[in-house]
Amino acid sequence: MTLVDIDEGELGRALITAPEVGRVVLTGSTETAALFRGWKPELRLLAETSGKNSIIVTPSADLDLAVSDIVKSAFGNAGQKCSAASLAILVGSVATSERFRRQLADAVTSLAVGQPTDPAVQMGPLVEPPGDKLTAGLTRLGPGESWLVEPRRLDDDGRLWSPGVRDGVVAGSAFHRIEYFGPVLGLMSAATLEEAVALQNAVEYGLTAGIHSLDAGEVAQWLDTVQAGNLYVNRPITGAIVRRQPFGGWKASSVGPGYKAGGPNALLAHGSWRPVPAAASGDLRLDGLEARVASVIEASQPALGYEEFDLVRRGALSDAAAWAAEFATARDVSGLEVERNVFRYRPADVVVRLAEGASMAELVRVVAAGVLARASIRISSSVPLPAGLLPLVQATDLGGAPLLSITGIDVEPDAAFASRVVANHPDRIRLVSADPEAGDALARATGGSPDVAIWADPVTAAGRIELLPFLLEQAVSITAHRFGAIDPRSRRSSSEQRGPAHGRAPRSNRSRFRHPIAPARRASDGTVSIGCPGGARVESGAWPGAHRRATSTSRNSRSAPRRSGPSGCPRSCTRCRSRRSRWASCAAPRRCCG
Ligand SMILES: NC(=O)c1ccc[n+]([C@@H]2O[C@H](COP(=O)([O-])OP(=O)(O)OC[C@H]3O[C@@H](n4cnc5c(N)ncnc54)[C@H](O)[C@@H]3O)[C@@H](O)[C@H]2O)c1
Ligand SMILES: N[C@@H](CCC=O)C(=O)O
Repeated sequence: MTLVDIDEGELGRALITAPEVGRVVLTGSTETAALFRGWKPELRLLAETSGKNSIIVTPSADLDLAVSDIVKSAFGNAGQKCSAASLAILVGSVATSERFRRQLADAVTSLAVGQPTDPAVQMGPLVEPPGDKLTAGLTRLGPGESWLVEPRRLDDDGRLWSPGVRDGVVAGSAFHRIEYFGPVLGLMSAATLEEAVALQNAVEYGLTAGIHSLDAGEVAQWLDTVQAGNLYVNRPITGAIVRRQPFGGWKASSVGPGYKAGGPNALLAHGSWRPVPAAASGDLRLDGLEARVASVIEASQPALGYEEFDLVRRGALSDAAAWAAEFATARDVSGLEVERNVFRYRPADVVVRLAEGASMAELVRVVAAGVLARASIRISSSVPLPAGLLPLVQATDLGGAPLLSITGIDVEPDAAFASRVVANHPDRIRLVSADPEAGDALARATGGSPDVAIWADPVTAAGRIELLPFLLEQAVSITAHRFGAIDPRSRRSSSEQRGPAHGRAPRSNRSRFRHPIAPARRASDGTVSIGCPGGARVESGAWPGAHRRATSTSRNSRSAPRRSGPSGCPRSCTRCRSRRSRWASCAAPRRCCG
């Protein structure tokens, strides 16, 4: 390792775009990630980027603790931390509580601000004088806002500011959406927890998120619905520790594969993979596979030769082993008594593409992995898929839920696919192609969009590798004590640890398509269970992850769900009237057409 301290100008650009540089690791703003990709669209960029992080406070919270944790989260490091709280979302009676506001204002104005050479100082200066954006955040109110505590400039060069709190931040406003990266906090109001989560999720980022509530049911509801990489319950939302709370965000808070720093997959982002030939096994049985996965393979069998079938089968068996060993179980490797720190996986939205000239067997192998992960999958294929797959896509289980989480199939040439990627910017693409340059070409077609993560390595039989594109990583940290005494409400529940390895393996006829681990829920004893990739979430309509309405190019009209417009959000876009399918800003309608 060599440390080179160079200018950000021409030298920086030359280093980042140099052909000898295989990957760039960035911790910085989303804008900087876009700048780097603008220079070199195919740049392999592993970036941890910006956040617009908030803490929800419900009426069942310990308000004293909530105020203390909000102040620590918002003003530690003068708010110049990617994980810092920028918003507090006050639910129900907290939103109108004079006591809460008085206490918050008191705590903020009591902070000792000054140079860090003074040991009494609690909040130091900014790293540099604020630019236009932060100046606006510190000085200009938006419509409906007022200062609960107005920030003041305390020195001549503009680096030292007292902390500020703006009240009345409204949904969709600049302060709701934009990261200012400085010592200023905004207060928002919500009638219900559901509305508060919608406000929390309505931003384009998904780095850290917090809740203060002593109601285990509320915490369970929040854990199931909040969209961020690092979740914090009844504690500050900054200060992640490597391994204990592996760090990294969702949505625009990360660029690239999104494996968390300090997590079990961090090193995998720095490698690449190729399949090695293996002898065919001589065994055709699909025993031990989940019924949904086995049904995909069986339905595809007529289109596969013996060796191709064997590849798919071996891959699916490897997936099952990797699932049991790594992905199915939410884990707390730190095992602290006073804080639960659970690392878990959640299903992602992925477009799987079979490029012209690529292997159908490899597509089936990849789709089998995605189905196991219960990812929301949209398939785009250059050739028609095996006929047996099409009815499966529309099939339901005994409870009437979709059997597979495949939201649609499009048959289209490479050029049409590339055009749709450019138009729709899906979050994740698993590209199956015989051309080793195809991933770079697709990245160039998007102009290097940081919104799109492309997995284009050759398809392997290894489940530990092939399941990754279909899963999001999440770290959950829950304070498990009250004033030093262990809090039974946050006790570890047995279902957290349960998985295929614990006797509930999802074997064909036994699980009947039911996932072995349920999403977070409150048990009768008041404990909160935290699940792994949970029940099927099938959205018909837009491409998974597509932020805009998908254009229909499917020639497979019998199998593809109707694409009359995304559904899922009860509110419509204020401009184009269409409904957003995900990251939906239900309480805060956002423009999705601009
Ligand atoms: N997600 C995370 O883990 C994380 C952690 C810390 C900060 N951040 C984010 O970073 C931002 C603030 O930090 P910052 O001011 O250091 O971010 P920045 O994006 O301005 O800079 C990040 C890095 O990129 C380099 N850089 C920027 N422009 C460059 C250029 N033209 N050529 C070469 N190098 C260039 C900088 O020197 C710095 O090392 C915030 O958005 C914050 O949320 C994210
Ligand atoms: N580990 C830090 C975030 C990393 C970037 O600043 C935290 O959790 O506050």
